[in-house]
Amino acid sequence: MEALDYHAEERRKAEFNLDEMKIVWAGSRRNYELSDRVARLVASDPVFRKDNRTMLTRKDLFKDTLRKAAHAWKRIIDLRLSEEEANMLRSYVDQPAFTDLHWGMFIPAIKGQGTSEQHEKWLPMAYKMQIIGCYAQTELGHGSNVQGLETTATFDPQTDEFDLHSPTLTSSKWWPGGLGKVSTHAVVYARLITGGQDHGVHGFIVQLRGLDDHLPLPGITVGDIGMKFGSGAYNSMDNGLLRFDHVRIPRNQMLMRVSQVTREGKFVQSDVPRQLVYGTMVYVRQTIVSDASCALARAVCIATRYSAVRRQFGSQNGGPEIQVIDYKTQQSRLFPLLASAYAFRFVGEWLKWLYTDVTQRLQANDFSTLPEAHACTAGLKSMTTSVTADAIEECRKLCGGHGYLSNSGLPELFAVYIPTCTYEGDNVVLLLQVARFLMKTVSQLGSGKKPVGTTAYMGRAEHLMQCRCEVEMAQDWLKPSTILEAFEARAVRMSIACAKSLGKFSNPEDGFAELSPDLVEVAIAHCQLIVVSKFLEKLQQDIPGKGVKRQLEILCNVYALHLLHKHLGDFVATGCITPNQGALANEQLRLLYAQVRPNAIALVDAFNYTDHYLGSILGCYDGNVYQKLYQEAWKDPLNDTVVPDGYLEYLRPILKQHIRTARL
Ligand SMILES: CCCCCCCCCCCCCCCCC/C=C/C(=O)SCCNC(=O)CCNC(=O)[C@H](O)C(C)(C)COP(=O)(O)OP(=O)(O)OC[C@H]1O[C@@H](n2cnc3c(N)ncnc32)[C@H](O)[C@@H]1OP(=O)(O)O
Ligand SMILES: Cc1cc2nc3c(=O)[nH]c(=O)nc-3n(C[C@H](O)[C@H](O)[C@H](O)COP(=O)(O)OP(=O)(O)OC[C@H]3O[C@@H](n4cnc5c(N)ncnc54)[C@H](O)[C@@H]3O)c2cc1C
Repeated sequence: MEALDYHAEERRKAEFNLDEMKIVWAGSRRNYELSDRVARLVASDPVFRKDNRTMLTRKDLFKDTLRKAAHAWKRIIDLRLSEEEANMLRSYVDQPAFTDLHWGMFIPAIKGQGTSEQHEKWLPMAYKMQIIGCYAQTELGHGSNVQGLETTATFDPQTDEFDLHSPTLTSSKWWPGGLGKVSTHAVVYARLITGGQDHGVHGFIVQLRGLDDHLPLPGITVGDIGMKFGSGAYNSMDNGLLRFDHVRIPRNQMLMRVSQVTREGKFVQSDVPRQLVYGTMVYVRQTIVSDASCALARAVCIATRYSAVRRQFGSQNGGPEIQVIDYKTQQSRLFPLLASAYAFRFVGEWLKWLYTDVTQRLQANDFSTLPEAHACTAGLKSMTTSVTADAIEECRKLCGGHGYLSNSGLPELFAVYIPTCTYEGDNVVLLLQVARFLMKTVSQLGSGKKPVGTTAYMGRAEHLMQCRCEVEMAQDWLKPSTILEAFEARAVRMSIACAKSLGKFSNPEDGFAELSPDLVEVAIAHCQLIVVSKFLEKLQQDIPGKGVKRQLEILCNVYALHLLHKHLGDFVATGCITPNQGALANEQLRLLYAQVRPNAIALVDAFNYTDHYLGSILGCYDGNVYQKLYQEAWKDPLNDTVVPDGYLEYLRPILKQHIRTARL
């Protein structure tokens, strides 16, 4: 007998070819097929079960993580999975683990900052997981201010070694994932000191634990920093603390692509910019943008499917009540998030291209695009994670009371996701980096240096400063050039206004500090423009499949116009549009929501998430929400007994006392 599909009617309403949309979402047919196969592999494996995760104690959760990581590694070896498939498998296992840092930061740090000899020595061991590494940069006293780190690595020419030391309490390494209980090695960031001179922060490969007994090596104190936000969630990760008491490592364990220390202790700075020491962060920030689209898509998939099942009010003549997805308020909260998931997917694709391009240039000693790559990764990481974190919480509210249940999947998704706003760079700190880059670009406008890449629009500042939006009717807002020009004009006008205000300060740094809240807004406007423009560029491509391109055009317009509506103050205050044109944009937005509505379920089906990965009763594919909620409630350990533990000690005496009091 065929299983019931509560969404069948919704699925029939779709006006586009779902299979083709799945391919667009995955990036290519090949990606789709790989990802689909790996997702099913994980979903069907009982070791990767995760429905009881939030009930586990920290110790049990951690052991479960080790078990899953070991099993994943076995599957990767047995099935001879490629690096790409292995990464997919780990992400579908969906449990933060030391392996994220080993593959995601330790190996990339060695690859990006090590010499070819260092690659030859360390990478084969790391690829085979004969050593496991983490990325130990942040300290108790400093995270954002990397130049303020205190751990020292002092060169001793007598022994040809570095002496690693934690001189203060605040110099203790604090937060690195995988450090607390697992890593045998770390790339440690410390101040390099030679001949009494401080050369700033550099990376060093340091062994932390014995490869036979896993005990900390002499001079090393290491442990876990304790429970974090939420149940389950990021508590599967052993974020750690680490102190060095004059630990000795050989000279060749300093990562020496950017600078070198010779046998005599001479510090040599190569032609490579020192910012390359920060290269791993650029790499990870880029991956975080793609991950944001996945997390957002996941929350939106849950909220959309549940909104189509849930009914409240409006029954007529005993008929069914209204599906909550049909309420305009629900649509105006949900559909922009759906559109944002697609928007972040496409900007993530583009950012991956940008990162690959900058990496190839760096290999050829062309460092010209590094500042832009830094600004784009920093800004987009910041913008997409902040939006996604807020969106997950909004999706929880969109699911009403049931969204607050752990088995909706949303509380844990929120708890696991929100630190992305902090790690790999606090989002405000990163936006200020973007603002610096923009202010520098504006200051060079008169110099004849033509802005390129994502700031090319600033080269048309003269036009953008005085252009007038030509929208007269709501449908005029559907013209891509109209949308793009409005976003460009707003970004350039906000940038130039801030640059002018900065010019009033005698000390530019004082001005930057004073105006930093405005500068953050400027950076956000610029990042929103990037996302809108990359979505529009995507639509220039040949996109096959009945109705697929049309749906993407609708989503792109929803994305742009909801931002315009949300930031109307900026657009009107800078004179880019009139209040009436703002009202027309809102009118058009309502019409667009009506066009999204029949396609909503199919648009989230296109993410191709398995029920295992979604981990949500409210978001399950068949929509059989109530029966599953009811069954699940009985599985809670509190329901193992009819009368709860503690009744005799604590409840009964109160109840009896109540009876005695009543009798008095
Ligand atoms: C091999 C296979 C791989 C498989 C992959 C496996 C898949 C796994 C997926 C990946 C999963 C990853 C795991 C996710 C878990 C992450 C856990 C978290 C980890 C961490 O948090 S690590 C620690 C991160 N820390 C930070 O981000 C600190 C933030 N602070 C900074 O970045 C900097 O200090 C700063 C940018 C805020 C300021 O730096 P500083 O004071 O030194 O610099 P200035 O302001 O003076 O700027 C000097 C100039 O340098 C430029 N700059 C700064 N940063 C960079 C950079 N990164 N790149 C290029 N250029 C940079 C500035 O713009 C300045 O330029 P100017 O021209 O002089 O103005
Ligand atoms: C779950 C998790 C995992 C992590 N994993 C790792 C890891 O594997 N390896 C590692 O090395 N680190 C790791 N970290 C550390 C992380 O990178 C830092 O916490 C992060 O970079 C933020 O730095 P901070 O904690 O010093 O924040 P702070 O800089 O102290 O931020 C506190 C507040 O000050 C504000 N602020 C700071 N500077 C400025 C400024 N210049 N202007 C305006 N406002 C400012 C911030 O916006 C924020 O509101 C992890 C952190 C978390 C939460």
